[in-house]
Amino acid sequence: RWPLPPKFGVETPRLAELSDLFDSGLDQWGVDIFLVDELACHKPLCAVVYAIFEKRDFFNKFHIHPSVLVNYFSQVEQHYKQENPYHNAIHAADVTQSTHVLLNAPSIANVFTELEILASIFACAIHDVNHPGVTNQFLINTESELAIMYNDMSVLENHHCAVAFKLLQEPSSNLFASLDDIQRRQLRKMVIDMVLATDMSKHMSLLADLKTMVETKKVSGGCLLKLDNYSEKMQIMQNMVHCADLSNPAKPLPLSTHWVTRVMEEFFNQGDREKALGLPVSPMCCRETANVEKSQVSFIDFIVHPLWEAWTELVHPDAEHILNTLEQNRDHYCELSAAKEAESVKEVDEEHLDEAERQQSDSKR
Ligand SMILES: COc1ccc(C2=NN(C(C)C)C(=O)[C@@H]3CC=CC[C@H]23)cc1C#CC(=O)NCc1ccccc1
Ligand SMILES: [Mg+2]
Ligand SMILES: [Zn+2]
Repeated sequence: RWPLPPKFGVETPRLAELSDLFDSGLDQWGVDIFLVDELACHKPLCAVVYAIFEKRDFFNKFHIHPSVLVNYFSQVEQHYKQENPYHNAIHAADVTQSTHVLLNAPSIANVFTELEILASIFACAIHDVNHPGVTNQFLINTESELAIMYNDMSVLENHHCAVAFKLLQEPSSNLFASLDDIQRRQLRKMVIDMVLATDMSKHMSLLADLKTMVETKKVSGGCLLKLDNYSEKMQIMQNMVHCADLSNPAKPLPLSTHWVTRVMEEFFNQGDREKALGLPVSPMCCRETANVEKSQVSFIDFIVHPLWEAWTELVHPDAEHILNTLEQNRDHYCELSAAKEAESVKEVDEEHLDEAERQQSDSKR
């Protein structure tokens, strides 16, 4: 009924390079998502989702016409604010591609149905859509329209879901038109459950559940996941997407440092706005005082490493290389932070020396 859209849904003069990059990198942990953004003429999300749907044969399995996919994800991509240094379509493409790789772990092969895999990929692609570039706390503190709309509860994450499903109602974008009502209702519930679980305030309870599951897995003789009920399966899917959302520090160092620069820029912009509004500046959001390397080490030690340690145990031995990269990167930031510390101590010492010399010369006069 519709003409075929351009390959990967993007008009680009560098299609051959993009195609090659997907051939070698789509299934790899650490593909250069910033290069994808460049080759795809700044439509990385459309390109990545199209490539994954093709690789997983979703067009045939769910009777989705490529142009409907392109119509829908072009809309979604446009609703990611490209002026956000961090929460933009590149981050969405990154989380989607990362989850695509995590789903390929041999130890969870045959655990998820095709519909569950579709729901996971879709949830990642839309999980931050229309992000305003500030935290839930900022929206709550400023009594923003969104916070009022969602009564301060997972404000951003509710908004991302609502925007994504609203865009689905456009007839030319109806991705799931060929699913039956039961499947469509199941998919909608799974996507909402996963996206709401990306709210960092859910992190500790999500991790606790994952650890419990790892413990029981050990007890049941290591055979992974005879998962028969929805809530156990959903816990795994929520943690998988959450891992992908927190995967920046576990990627090859150049990618990891690029993401730190971007997220700190977004935090600092928020800090600037808080200062301008006379609000207390959130921790890590103050340009003047933030020690980026030190806070990345604490982010890894308190949040990212505990999660990836649990995930690595759950899918043992498939994620060992990811945990190793995370630990190497952590040590790198630690060294940087120590060097910076030493540098600033040296400066202080020199200042003290200068001061002492000044006083000495004064006392001679
Ligand atoms: C690539 O680095 C990052 C990537 C992402 C985030 C995110 N933080 N949070 C919360 C934890 C503030 C979010 O809710 C964001 C939205 C959802 C998931 C995680 C997001 C923080 C950093 C960082 C950092 C960093 O170096 N110091 C700042 C920092 C240090 C310790 C603890 C938090 C932040
Ligand atoms: Mg989010
Ligand atoms: Zn995210």
